[in-house]
Amino acid sequence: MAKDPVRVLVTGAAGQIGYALVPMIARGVMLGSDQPVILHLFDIPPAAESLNGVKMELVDAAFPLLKGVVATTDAVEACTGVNIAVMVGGFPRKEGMERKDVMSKNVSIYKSQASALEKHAAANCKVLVVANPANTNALILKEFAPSIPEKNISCLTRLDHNRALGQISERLNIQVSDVKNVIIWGNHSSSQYPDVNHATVTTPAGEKPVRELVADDAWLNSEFIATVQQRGAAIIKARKLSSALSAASAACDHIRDWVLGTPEGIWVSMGVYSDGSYNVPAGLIYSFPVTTQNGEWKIVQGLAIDEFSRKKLDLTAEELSEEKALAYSCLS
Ligand SMILES: NC(=O)C1=CN([C@@H]2O[C@H](COP(=O)(O)OP(=O)(O)OC[C@H]3O[C@@H](n4cnc5c(N)ncnc54)[C@H](O)[C@@H]3O)[C@@H](O)[C@H]2O)C=CC1
Ligand SMILES: O=C([O-])CC(=O)C(=O)O
Repeated sequence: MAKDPVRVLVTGAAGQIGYALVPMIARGVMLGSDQPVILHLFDIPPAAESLNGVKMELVDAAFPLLKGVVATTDAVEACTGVNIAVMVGGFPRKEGMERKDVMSKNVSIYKSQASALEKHAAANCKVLVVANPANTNALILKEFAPSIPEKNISCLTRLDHNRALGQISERLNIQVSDVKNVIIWGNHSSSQYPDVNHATVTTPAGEKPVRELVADDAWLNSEFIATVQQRGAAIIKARKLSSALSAASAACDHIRDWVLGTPEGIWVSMGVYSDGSYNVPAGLIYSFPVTTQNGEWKIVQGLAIDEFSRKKLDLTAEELSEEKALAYSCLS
């Protein structure tokens, strides 16, 4: 029997990531090739015409899984009945703006969209925040949607995770699908810590540690980390636009694994509400290694953290605590 359609909200749907993301969802990349979807596309009034153009293209693409499109600039209509919310819309930093100005705009956006989701989304709606500052936007959303369980609110660091896999595969000249269990710790910013200490490669001789195969700790501890941390900026420099294709793909990976589960022996990185694991302060949205099963994520426990890593975990936590304080100062 055909499955009932799942309603997926994409905010900022007239933007770059939105344009790359919605056809992926309509094709089944996010929820599977047997899962019908109804897309809810939301953007602000100045983008209404462009949003309608995206809707027209979705109709024209005749996706068999796509059972309906709601394109609207009304937050209540956009959020009504949604099972999954991918929050891509936000206020970008513009020339001459201070961090606090950008934070203040996004705090007010995420505060009001949190309320719309809380009141109108389906029970057990899963939320993924993509828009920067992604971790702190997710935290604000959590604060202002207290009836949405905190385990249902996350932010995207899967793009950074995938970038780390990509860098290792390029360095070793191997298939990216043979590399697993890198970790992104912390913030989706240049303070994040891409960690390969537990990552392995599948070889004809079995699983081998990435560190052993790369055999260049100096590269792994400096250039590799900096490349992953700075990759977003490098793409913006090259394209003059942000990384829409890979961000959209990573958003699909994030939701797919969350809903359908991670394969045995594989973990992924998700920004989730910290519970004090690995001595990360509780109450931040922080990226951890997680496994997922039956629609729930669980932080991978018991990984050894060496002194080098400890400093990096703490540094990115400090930045998130500062962002949190800044966000709260914008509320008063
Ligand atoms: N977490 C991650 O891995 C990544 C995050 N990003 C972030 O994703 C966001 C979107 O990036 P792009 O699509 O390239 O930007 P974009 O500027 O092309 O699109 C943003 C869209 O959001 C809309 N928007 C503005 N205010 C809104 C509001 N209050 N409610 C709903 N929509 C609103 C705009 O009208 C626009 O259509 C940015 O914040 C970017 O920094 C980008 C790449 C990776
Ligand atoms: O800063 C941006 O908009 C781009 C970004 O987050 C990324 O590519 O990781």
